[in-house]
Amino acid sequence: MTIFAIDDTDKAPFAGILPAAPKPFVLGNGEGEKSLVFDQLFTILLSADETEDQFGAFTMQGNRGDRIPAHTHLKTHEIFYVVDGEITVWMDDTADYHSKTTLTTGDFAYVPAGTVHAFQIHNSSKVFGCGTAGFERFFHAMGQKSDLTEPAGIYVPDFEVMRAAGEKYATVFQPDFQFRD
Ligand SMILES: O=C(Oc1cc(O)cc(O)c1C(=O)O)c1ccc(O)c(O)c1
Repeated sequence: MTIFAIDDTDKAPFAGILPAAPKPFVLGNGEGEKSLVFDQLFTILLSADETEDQFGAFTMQGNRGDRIPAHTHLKTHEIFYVVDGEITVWMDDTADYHSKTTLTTGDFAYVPAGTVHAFQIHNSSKVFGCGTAGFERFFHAMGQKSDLTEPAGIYVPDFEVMRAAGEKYATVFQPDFQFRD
């Protein structure tokens, strides 16, 4: 279980958007805790606070862009489900599995903790993600709070902010990793 302080700076600015307790709720299209990270708009739909530290859920919307560099989540299992669009996902478990797959609408990828991965958006895309509880606010840690409904503009976090977010959320960036594909 991941325990963060109650005044966690990654969630405090979003207080009141989600119930922060395991109660039923609904969100309309575009609602949730929203952050711009680089040119991608993340919307947190569900966090560890609503699921008793079991899982979190979010969407990522983005337009064609550069590859998000290789990185590994040491403790987080995550998924990519393409709601709309086209992305390529690279995965390498540094043992017997490696792949480079282009996912289009309806396709799915599972990235277990410890798997080196990267992805690139080809067309305007919306991706649904779900992961180990707590990880969802990694995107708030790196990004800037937003009221956008579609991705627009760019927010580039300072390297030190990215490094600190990586440390807090057990994520290692490996920009020099060579995928086998
Ligand atoms: O976009 C996703 O993840 C990331 C985006 C970034 O700009 C930097 C990152 O380090 C990541 C990351 O995965 O760590 C993303 C999108 C959709 C989805 O289902 C995911 O599981 C991750």
